[in-house]
Amino acid sequence: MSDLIEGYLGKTVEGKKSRVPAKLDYLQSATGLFLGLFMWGHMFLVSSILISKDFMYAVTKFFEASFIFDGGEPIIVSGVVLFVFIVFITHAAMGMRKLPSNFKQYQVIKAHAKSMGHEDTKLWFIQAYTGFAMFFLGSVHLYIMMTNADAIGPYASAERVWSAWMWPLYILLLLAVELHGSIGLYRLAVKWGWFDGKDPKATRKRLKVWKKALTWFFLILGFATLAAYIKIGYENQQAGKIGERYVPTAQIMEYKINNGRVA
Ligand code: HEM
Ligand code: HEM
Repeated sequence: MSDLIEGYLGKTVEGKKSRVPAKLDYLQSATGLFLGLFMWGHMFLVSSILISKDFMYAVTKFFEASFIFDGGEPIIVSGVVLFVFIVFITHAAMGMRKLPSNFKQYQVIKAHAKSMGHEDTKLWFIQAYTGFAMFFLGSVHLYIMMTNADAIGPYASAERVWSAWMWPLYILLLLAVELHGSIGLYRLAVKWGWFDGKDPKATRKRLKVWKKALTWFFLILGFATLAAYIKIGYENQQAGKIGERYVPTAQIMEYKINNGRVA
């Protein structure tokens, strides 16, 4: 009954307002924090290809728990992606509450931002645009990872990036997620006063420097990684090696030794 009255009047009979919006904000921050930190790990893991194909192969097999199951179990990766996907959808649902839903609202926010002339308000716009873009870009990537977890590896990933045309999507997703994630983490630190210390103004300045540095670092790492997959994908396509899976050097050596080809 009290829900019904608040629904009509915006307040309960006791004159109180629901605490649900505050809880939803908290959920948004928690899911944002999880995703932001997850992405740091993700970018390092995916960039293992920059060290070598063998190293990327080893990382892939590690996440398939090959130390327990012989040859690895990709279903474990599918399960992890499903979990991340659920967090992603929850965060996006919470984010939707902040996006303007018609032109009038957009106009009001825009005019407000202009009159404030504050840089952090401009950052919010970037978060809204990049968040919107990720509804589509992020969902495509996560769904493919979840259903094709057995096709992650030095050759299979490169083939998807180049021959299966994922590279244009990855360029856009990389830009969106790096801008959105760094701004988001910066906003979280400011909102919850994590590193405030004695002089919050000086801290905010320092946090901004960190935000900028992290954005550039992960963008450069991401583009270098993407270039490495594109190169392998292109070379394999030219060599007619579509569908071929990478065989690690150690396995080739073992085969050669067992067949007496190496003394
Ligand atoms: C469909 C995808 C997404 C949408 C629609 C979305 C939307 C939003 C919006 C609108 C905000 C601003 C909230 C506010 O002003 O209070 C936000 C905050 C945030 N987002 Fe996202 N986001 C998405 C995906 C992601 C991803 C993949 C990451 C990981 C890097 C991420 C990390 C963050 C962080 C750390 C915050 C700050 C949380 C806060 O201020 O409470 N988001 N998101
Ligand atoms: C558990 C979840 C995830 C897994 C297992 C995963 C796995 C991968 C893999 C294996 C690649 C290499 C290319 C390929 O094989 O197609 C990749 C690339 C990429 N992923 Fe994810 N991913 C996950 C979640 C996410 C999320 C949530 C985002 C952002 C919203 C994201 C953004 C990207 C981007 C931008 C690339 C391009 C590579 C680069 O620029 O460095 N991924 N991911």
